[in-house]
Amino acid sequence: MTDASADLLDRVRRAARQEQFLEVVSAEEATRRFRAALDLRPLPAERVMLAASLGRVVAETVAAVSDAPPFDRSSVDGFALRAADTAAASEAAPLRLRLNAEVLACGMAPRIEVAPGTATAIATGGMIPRGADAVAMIEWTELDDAPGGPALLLTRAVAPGQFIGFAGSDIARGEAVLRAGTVVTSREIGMLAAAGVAEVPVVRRPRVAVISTGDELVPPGAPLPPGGIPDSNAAILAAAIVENGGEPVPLGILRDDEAALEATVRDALAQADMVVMSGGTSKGAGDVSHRILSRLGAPGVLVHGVALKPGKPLCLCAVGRTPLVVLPGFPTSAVFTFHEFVVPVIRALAGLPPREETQVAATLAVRTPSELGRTEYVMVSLAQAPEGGLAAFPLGKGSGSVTAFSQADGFFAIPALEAGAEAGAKVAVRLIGSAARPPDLVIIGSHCIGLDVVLDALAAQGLRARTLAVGSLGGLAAAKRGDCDLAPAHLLDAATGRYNTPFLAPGLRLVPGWRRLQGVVFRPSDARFEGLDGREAIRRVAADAGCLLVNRNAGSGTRMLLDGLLGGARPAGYANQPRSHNAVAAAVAQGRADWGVAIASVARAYGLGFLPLADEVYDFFLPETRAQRPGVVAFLEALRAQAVRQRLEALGFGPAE
Ligand SMILES: Nc1nc2c(c(=O)[nH]1)N[C@H]1C(S)=C(S)[C@@H](COP(=O)(O)OP(=O)(O)OC[C@H]3O[C@@H](n4cnc5c(N)ncnc54)[C@H](O)[C@@H]3O)O[C@H]1N2
Ligand code: MOO
Repeated sequence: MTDASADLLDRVRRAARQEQFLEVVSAEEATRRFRAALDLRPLPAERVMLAASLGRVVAETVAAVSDAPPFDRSSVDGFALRAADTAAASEAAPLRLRLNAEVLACGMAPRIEVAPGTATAIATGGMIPRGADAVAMIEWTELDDAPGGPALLLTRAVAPGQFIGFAGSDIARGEAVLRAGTVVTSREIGMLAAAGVAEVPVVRRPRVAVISTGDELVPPGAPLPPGGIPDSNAAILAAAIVENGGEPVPLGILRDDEAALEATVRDALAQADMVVMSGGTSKGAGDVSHRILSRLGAPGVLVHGVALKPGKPLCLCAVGRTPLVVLPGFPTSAVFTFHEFVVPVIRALAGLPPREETQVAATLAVRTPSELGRTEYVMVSLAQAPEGGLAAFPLGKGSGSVTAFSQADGFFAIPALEAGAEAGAKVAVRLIGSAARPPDLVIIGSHCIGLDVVLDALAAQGLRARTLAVGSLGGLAAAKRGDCDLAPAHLLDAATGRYNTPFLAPGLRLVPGWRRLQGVVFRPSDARFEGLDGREAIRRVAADAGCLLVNRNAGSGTRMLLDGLLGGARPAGYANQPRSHNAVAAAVAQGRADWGVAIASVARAYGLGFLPLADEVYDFFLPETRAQRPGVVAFLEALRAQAVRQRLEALGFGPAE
């Protein structure tokens, strides 16, 4: 073996994932072991200023420092007097009371006692003077400037205590205003302020160190080198830590360097109440982070490998009583296991109750296969089902997706011993976040960036649409089942050369959309395409084994167009079949393929050369039963709106005929 090939083999061995999980356990067993190793009592209290207590958890009973109100005060504008004087007062025989020589505005301390037969003018909120035991409203009186000095004529009897708010009647000094465990909102802050509390004892927020590992990761927004991936895990974890009462301590991205990783993890353990890492956990016992974990201190690794999907490679550890978790790198797996296993611990340390969970019943729209031996959690979108109730559509994006968890309304479980769930099955969907409101419009079919223009216009009216990109044929099938409101499609019928209309079925109508230009895309520097017409280019490069195609998935309109043009030829790269125009453009732009077919607007966005092939028609199948729904009516209006049409044209989408 040459040195070079020995080196290559060595590198492959090191990079290879050897499935060396300690022992794959159930989610329940993982939770049990993790909790047993930890101290889950709320962290000790700290005192914060009133304004800083918003969102914090009260650590111990807070007692009122002062009464509210702090003194007896008038609740009307009028006159403080002695009720006993007024018993005989009436409209017919008004009672004359001498006015004392002060007017009690708010914030004034009274100087003159209200003696029998006298009254003192007082404002709402004014302090009740000594001697007075009631207040008469100004409306019941008339002033009388008699020779004996200013007097008051009162036309009604007043009851003792009338219109007086007594000291401590709202909050009594020493009374408990808040108890431990209360989350401080603006309402609690108002009470504390009234009770004279300037500082609040709150549970210290658990500090959670966040570390991402992976040579490919770059901070969000930084330029992406070839193979680079934005570190989205650290961002979503930090925000979720805040949402659950913790304080994130971001420690950045670490490369696969054992010494540096160990130093950072030790530093994290020293300054945080908990450490959350992501990435590199499925590589097993030979992996860097795993080797480090085993020497940080007892009890060490508690669980490595959980029988669930997403999340199998999850690793739960404790160093002393400090939890340390290594989440799978895949974003959906990372955030899902974070919410299942880590959030309850953060909330317990933060003194927060477990999150409330809402479950709704739904009907599964399509058959969903799953892996035997692992409980599989399927992320779904919910929509109104045609027969009433809710329909659940699996997002079908897999553990590597960054959007599946963020865009799902919820998820349901397929038990470990089942190989899938059938279409029509009743499933219990656990809702994520507050996405309980079903969308106003469900669109299933082919995706086009032009669609975003129409949906933007709907969003401006407060209407929410849910789109699932499953290709033109998948959308047509959903429309026939009545599972969606609209199914965008660009289906070419080879026999007639016409788009979409030949595919109409009973119960469906076709709404004209727009035209878009499909063409061959290639790198502008590639001379093999220079000066050719689209069809001519396909004939030539299809026969060139060195010119790699990136195809499209079966069922997509673009694939049908290309297959028609290829007339049975199978050029090199034919088996590479991504699901979108963007994936085709990215493969060509990055040199993983040399040509493909995509729409002009996408070619332009990727700076690719473009040879027009067909001016295709992108329309919408609409089930008649859905035509009157307000979301559909609004969509059809938006589609015709002048402003929408102008934006579509600016993007290169022409009017439908
Ligand atoms: N042969 C096997 N391959 C894989 C197995 C297996 O058992 N045998 N397990 C699979 C499962 S399940 C999962 S989940 C993933 C998890 O792998 P790792 O935890 O080792 O994660 P990485 O390999 O480091 O990364 C996976 C993937 O996620 C991206 N990533 C990582 N960190 C971040 C981040 N902070 N932000 C955004 N994206 C991140 C990374 O670039 C990779 O694409 O392994 C399967 N494979
Ligand atoms: O368990 Mo992994 O999280 O399936 O993708």
